[in-house]
Order: sequence, then structure tokens, then C-alpha cells
Amino acid sequence: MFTMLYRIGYGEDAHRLEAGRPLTLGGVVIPDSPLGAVAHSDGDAVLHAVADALLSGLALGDIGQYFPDTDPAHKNMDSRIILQHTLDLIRQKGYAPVNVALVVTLDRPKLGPLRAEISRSVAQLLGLPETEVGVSFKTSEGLALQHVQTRVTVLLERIPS
Ligand SMILES: Nc1ccn([C@@H]2O[C@H](COP(=O)(O)O)[C@@H](O)[C@H]2O)c(=O)n1
Ligand SMILES: C[C@@]1(CO)OP(=O)(O)OP(=O)(O)OC[C@H]1O
Repeated sequence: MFTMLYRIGYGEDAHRLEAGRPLTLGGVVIPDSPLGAVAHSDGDAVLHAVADALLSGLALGDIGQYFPDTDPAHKNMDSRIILQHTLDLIRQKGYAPVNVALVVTLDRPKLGPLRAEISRSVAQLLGLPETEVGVSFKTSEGLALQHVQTRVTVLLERIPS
């Protein structure tokens, strides 16, 4: 039984990048990306990290426990389904997200022009206004060219009963 009014969650995800694959971040397919994620699912490192952040806020483990990458049923899975399932778990425990801060580390392509679209997409999936999803981008300064990484913090609030 959780009693705190507010709880903080933190999540991370990383995927190796390869040519000839799509790159999806926050439910947005990135146009003109030379590389895409190698993953069991669609490899959306933003949605995976958001889902892990939600779960960690209530000590509910991580998405790998609910969606094992050894299960063929999850092959090429749309990560929006993973996030929806995670949100359902959080709501069943009586909490809802308040705001999200996420950082994507990716060298190419530049994501700045897609900031509003990614923020809007993640907000919509979480049932939040766009103003409650902060999105930052960083390069690795050339240290990890074939790699995407996302780090996310989320604030959860107890739903009044
Ligand atoms: N894929 C990316 C990575 C970064 N940006 C923007 O570039 C600026 C500088 O990033 P540094 O890692 O060199 O500090 C910053 O304003 C990022 O928003 C980007 O648009 N796309
Ligand atoms: C999403 C799952 C399941 O398809 O696989 P991946 O797409 O490889 O992603 P990852 O973030 O490495 O781990 C969670 C997995 O269980």
C-alpha cells in the first residue's frame, strides 16, 4: 500500500543503431535517420525509458519483467502498447504522472526540429498537457555514433479517491 502523495521515478534505455532500420522515438518515426534501433520490439528508447520511470516510481520493476525480450509475442511490438500497459499498472496502484523530463542522447540526425512533435506525442500517450513533458537532446560528442540513449525522470501523484 503506497501512502506518499508524490513519488519520483527514473528510467533509462539504450539501443544500438544500425543502417536500414527505422528509428522511432517517443512514438515519432524520425525522418531521414541514417540508422535505426536494433531491438526485439520497435526499439523506441524514449517510450521504454518513460515506462521504466513510471514503474520505478512505485517499485514495480522494469518493462523486461512484463515484456521479456525472449517472448516471440513481443517481436517488433509497438512500444506504445508497452507504455499503455505500464500506465494501467500505475493507475491500478492509484497514481498518475504529473510531469516528465527526458533527455535523448543521439549524434545524428538533429532532433531539435522534432522537439514539439515528440513532446506532444509522449504527452498524449500519458494523458498530459504538452507543457508537462520536457524534452532535451544531447550529442555524445562523437563518442557513441551508433547508439541512442534516453534518461527520464517522472513525478507521480496519488489520484484523489
Ligand atoms: N540529436 C541531437 C543532439 C543535439 N541536438 C541539439 O544540439 C545542441 C547541442 O548539443 P550538445 O550535445 O553538443 O550539447 C542542443 O541544443 C541540442 O538540443 C539536437 O537537436 N539533436
Ligand atoms: C521491450 C523489450 C521486449 O520487446 O525488448 P527490446 O525492444 O529489446 O527493448 P529493451 O529496452 O532492451 O528491453 C525491454 C524488452 O523486454
